[in-house]
Amino acid sequence: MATDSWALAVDEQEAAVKSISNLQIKEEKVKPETNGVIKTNATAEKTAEKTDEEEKEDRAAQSLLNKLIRSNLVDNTNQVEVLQRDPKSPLYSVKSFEELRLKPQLLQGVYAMGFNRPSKIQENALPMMLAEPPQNLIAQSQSGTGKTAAFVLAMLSRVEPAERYPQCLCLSPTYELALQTGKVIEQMGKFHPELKLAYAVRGNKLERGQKISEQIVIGTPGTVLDWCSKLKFIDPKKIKVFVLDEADVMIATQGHQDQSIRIQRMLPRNCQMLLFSATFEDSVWKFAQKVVPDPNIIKLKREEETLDTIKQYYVLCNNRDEKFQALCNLYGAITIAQAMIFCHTRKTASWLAAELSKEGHQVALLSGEMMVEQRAAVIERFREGKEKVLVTTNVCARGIDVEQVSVVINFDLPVDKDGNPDNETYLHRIGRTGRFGKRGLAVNMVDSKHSMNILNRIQEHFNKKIERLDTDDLDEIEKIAN
Ligand SMILES: Nc1ncnc2c1ncn2[C@@H]1O[C@H](COP(=O)(O)OP(=O)(O)OP(=O)(O)O)[C@@H](O)[C@H]1O
Repeated sequence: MATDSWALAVDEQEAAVKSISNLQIKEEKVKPETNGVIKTNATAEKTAEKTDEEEKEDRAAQSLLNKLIRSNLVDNTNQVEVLQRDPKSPLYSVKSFEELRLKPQLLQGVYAMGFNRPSKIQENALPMMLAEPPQNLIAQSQSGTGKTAAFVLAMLSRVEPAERYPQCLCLSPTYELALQTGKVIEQMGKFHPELKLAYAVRGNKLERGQKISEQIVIGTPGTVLDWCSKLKFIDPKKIKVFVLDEADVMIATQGHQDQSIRIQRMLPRNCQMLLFSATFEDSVWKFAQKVVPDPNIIKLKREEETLDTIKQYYVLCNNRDEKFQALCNLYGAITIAQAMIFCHTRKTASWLAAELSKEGHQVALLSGEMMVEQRAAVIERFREGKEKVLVTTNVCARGIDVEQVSVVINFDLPVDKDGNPDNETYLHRIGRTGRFGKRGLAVNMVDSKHSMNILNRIQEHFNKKIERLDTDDLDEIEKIAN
């Protein structure tokens, strides 16, 4: 492909971006509450020179990205762990939505969304959330397992549509994430036309002294706190269900933890408190216990990643150009399937994508300077198989699940900020290629004594041999492709 076809491919990617950009609702009025979640072109330019390792990971952006690209439940074969507040009470689980005795309009909404049966976490969480008297819940499971759908269903079944005041309050870490949850509420509640939703996000200015009539309020902690206390748009004493979503993302933002706790303190004792998180590190757990008294606890462990079903190789080179040449030699073999190529910096990723394009290969580039919606569009195209190869950086691709990828190339080995091997990232990048019984292939490019040392330490860490591959030997390449 010549340089202009590279430009054409970029144009095509940008066109795809425009078609999905429906996040602009009320944009003239509402600005994101946290900086840097959606990057403007100006800030993108300023940070373009930074390496991704220098850049702070933005959990809210990752979470939004996952939501934008996801269309299905994430597979998980682990057992759900349930810890009941009262261990003597019977443990209910449901295999169908009918068993929940939902209001007919709500059941209709669930089916209209294409849900046939509850997801794994919903099987246990829904009966608990809908029980009488209401019970509190802390639930943890990875992104995409059905948590949002579950708490939206709980809010919608408890709300009294005829009453015109806020009854359910949901906290989200950012404006964009609030909007995504809002969409689920609107979809699931669409057969309840009298049900209304308000967004408590910065920039959504109401007149002083006004009381809001919407039954469900979803917003970011700072604005919700203002609306409940200083501005008194909401009477917190009338809230029946309080949801704190994405607790792990929430506490990563300064101030959100305190604001959330202050809101929670204003709610009545009998208000149902629900907290959700994709991860459960100590800090999240401590926060959860402060916000949710007497909870039931549900956990669904992440599907384990393993290197057992992966063939791992390394290629010895002397410099970047040799690495590129080796990659070109391998190209035919790796593009039998879909491949992801990881680089250390944005600069290398852009260079590599452009060089591969010059060689006539059609590749997609996923880079940190793109806006979240642009990134989502690139991944979407890759998932659809429009491009077979995705070049990216580590930070940018963290947490992205593209199931059909079975080849991973580490153009640069993953290292942490001190230059030591980043074993966790290595496993996470490569482990996913061999999921669901599939065989995966990983090729590591080594171009110095230092990177050989990193590779050796990775081998030792996992106690798994990484074999040498000679990319000039066609028979060897043939071997890895089969
Ligand atoms: N019971 C179900 N049957 C089929 N699809 C479902 C079901 N529940 C949820 N989904 C779909 O699965 C996807 C993931 O669900 P959901 O967003 O609720 O997960 P989540 O755990 O909240 O993820 P996140 O942590 O990113 O918010 C969505 O596309 C949703 O519409």
